[in-house]
Amino acid sequence: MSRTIIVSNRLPTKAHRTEGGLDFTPSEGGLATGLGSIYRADGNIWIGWPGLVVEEPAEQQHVIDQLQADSMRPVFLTETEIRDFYEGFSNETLWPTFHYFSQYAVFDQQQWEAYVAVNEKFCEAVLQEAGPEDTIWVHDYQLLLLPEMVRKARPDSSIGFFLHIPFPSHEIIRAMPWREQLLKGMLGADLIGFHTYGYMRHFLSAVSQLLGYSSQNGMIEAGTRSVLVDAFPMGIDYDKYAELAASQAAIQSEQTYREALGNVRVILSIDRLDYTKGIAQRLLAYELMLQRYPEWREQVTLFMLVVPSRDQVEKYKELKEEIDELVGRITSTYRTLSWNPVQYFYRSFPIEDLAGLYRLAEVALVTPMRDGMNLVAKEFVACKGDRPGVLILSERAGAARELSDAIIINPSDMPQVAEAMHEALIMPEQEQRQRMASMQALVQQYNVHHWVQLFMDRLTYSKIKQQTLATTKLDAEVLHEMVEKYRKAKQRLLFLDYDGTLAPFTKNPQKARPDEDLLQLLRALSADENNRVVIISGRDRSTLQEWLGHLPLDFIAEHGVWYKSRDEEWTMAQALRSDWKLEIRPILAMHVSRTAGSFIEEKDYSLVWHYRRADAELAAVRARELISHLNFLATNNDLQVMEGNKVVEVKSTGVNKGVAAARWLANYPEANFILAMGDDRTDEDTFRAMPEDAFTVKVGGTGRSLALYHLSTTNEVRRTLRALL
Ligand SMILES: O=P(O)(O)OC[C@H]1O[C@H](O[C@H]2O[C@H](CO)[C@@H](O)[C@H](O)[C@H]2O)[C@H](O)[C@@H](O)[C@@H]1O
Ligand SMILES: O=c1ccn([C@@H]2O[C@H](COP(=O)(O)OP(=O)(O)O)[C@@H](O)[C@H]2O)c(=O)[nH]1
Ligand SMILES: [Mg+2]
Repeated sequence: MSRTIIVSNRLPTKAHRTEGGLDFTPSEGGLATGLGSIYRADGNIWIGWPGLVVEEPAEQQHVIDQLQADSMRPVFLTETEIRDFYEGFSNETLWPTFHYFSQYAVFDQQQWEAYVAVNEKFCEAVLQEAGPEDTIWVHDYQLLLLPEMVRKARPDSSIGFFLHIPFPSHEIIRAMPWREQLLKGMLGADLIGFHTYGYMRHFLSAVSQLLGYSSQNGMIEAGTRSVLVDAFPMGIDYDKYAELAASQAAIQSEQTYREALGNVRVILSIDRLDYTKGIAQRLLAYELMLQRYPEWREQVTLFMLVVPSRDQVEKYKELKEEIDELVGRITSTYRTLSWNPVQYFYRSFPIEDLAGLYRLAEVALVTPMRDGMNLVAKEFVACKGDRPGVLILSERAGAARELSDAIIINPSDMPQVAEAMHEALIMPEQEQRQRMASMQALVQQYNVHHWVQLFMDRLTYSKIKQQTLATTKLDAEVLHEMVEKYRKAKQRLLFLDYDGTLAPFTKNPQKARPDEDLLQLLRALSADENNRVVIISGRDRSTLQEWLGHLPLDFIAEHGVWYKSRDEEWTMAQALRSDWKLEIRPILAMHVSRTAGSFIEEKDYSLVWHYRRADAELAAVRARELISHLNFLATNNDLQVMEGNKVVEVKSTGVNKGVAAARWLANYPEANFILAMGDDRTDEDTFRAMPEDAFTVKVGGTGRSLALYHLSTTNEVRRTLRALL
């Protein structure tokens, strides 16, 4: 049976040293709490670090035994590894960078090397545990290199990767050394998931601009593999929290807090100690609220739970001091003998107490500067049951993309946050209930089970998609079958692309004239009265006319703008506009001036930027920039941006070789031998339009295509066509 092997830096259980030996408790943090309750099914296991340095072999064995009983497999990290891999590269380089705190990021070669080495250590553990049938699901930023490492050892395995933190703009990513290695590490997976479409878009543009890989519908062409990317906003175990909140333990805990706090309104704040969570800014906003609305003094308290986290990292130590100071200042300024403006706890609470607090609080204040998702917001909603309550949520938490019935704020706008607190405290109960109910419906439906299911379904889809893109070599056996079918057929259609298929590429496209050998071949093919030979090309019609017009061929030019039947004149398939050229031409011209050797080709209804002659590396980057710029303009102008072999082409939507080929096919319902050959992206549209029994042949490249077969060179194409004669 196939299992899922979950791999993350931290296990959902952590070991502690106590006087009596080792103790085991649940881990904090969204990844562990979110997935912790469901991975155990179906023989799945979880591989990760147990949160403590354990070096003594007997003690390690004890940890292994304890965790094994709960389907976990520990990876032990040494003190040095914790310093350089966990506190170092993971939390002083990647964490700040990915959360837009680049000014905090440390770039240290030794830490990078530790990161590589620990990822390898995890890889060994995975290879020991996972069988060939198992699905491997890697989690989060501490293990960005792991998918590629596992892929190298197990090329066919099914590997998913999910990033729990934001993926920032490529401008931020490009500032990092090792950026290519990190991106390629992730691309070892078959599916890469993010919490939001925003993060996903950033990833696609980073991969495009930094590695030169293009994508379509979330499928990245990463060298010889394709990798699917998608957004999966993580949910929580809704029923677990709802039930917990209704339990005696939670009700009891709520009562205890209520009695201790007296009759004040409670604003709740829960996070790990982290500068991304905006804890200090939140305190300042609360202070501002008390200044602006003195009527709330002695009427409200901020119940602030800060869970210790990464406390050996310098920036976290500094933050702890800052928070202590702020709490001290606010308390000493505003407190009275019977009232505390802030109830501040620096420790972690058992889950029943958290549920009690979620029940108790009138307002939850979740105001991170950046947060991948933020599960606390969702837990608050799930625990509220049919009682009122208001969520104030930062627009920079992933959760804000879903919880639009919260009061959404900009966490840097202190006055806005202060006003939001006031607004929440005076919000009519009816409105609170309405907003809460609609958020509950969402959090309940998109729960963590749903999340896992969606991810796994997409992983399966990615595998299937990869299969359909695999082609087989057009070898002697296939050729034999092809020739047989050709001989028997009475009506044959041959769709032949020109550049890269019939003729090899030249530095200057005007030099790719057909040679005598090719002309002879086409003459012979079209001489057979059972054949219609269609040159289906992106080239302009006058060039095709000049080079091949004297032969009895059919033509589809400019990817389908123009048609010509053997004995007829050129006609246009549909009315098109070209006035958009005025706007687009200067953009291409600017790219020409920035990229030596590139040039513009102008056709009747399209503009093309050619970069074959430019410096390959520079041009690849420029091409990505141009595509992203053009795509931005294209949608509003009914234009499409097509990528060919070392060309970027802009033309009207609705024009492509697939539409053109389909139109042609409709004219020949009797055709019983159909062949389509092509080499680039635009030929994929032709392949897609072909009936199932057609011979479709991709020429060159990695051989990955919608076509059934592949050939390597234009010479092989000609040899194949000659074999038919
Ligand atoms: O393992 P730690 O260093 O103690 O840190 C705890 C975890 O924090 C991060 O959680 C993230 O995942 C949540 C669920 O997807 C998400 O809601 C939140 O926004 C993220 O910050 C981190 O990503 C985990 O790897 C850590 O284990
Ligand atoms: O004392 C505590 C306080 C919080 N949490 C949990 O820690 C998680 C925090 O996840 P979130 O996604 O909000 O942020 P992260 O810490 O992962 O960045 C939530 O499930 C909380 O219930 C916990 O286990 N113990
Ligand atoms: Mg071509």
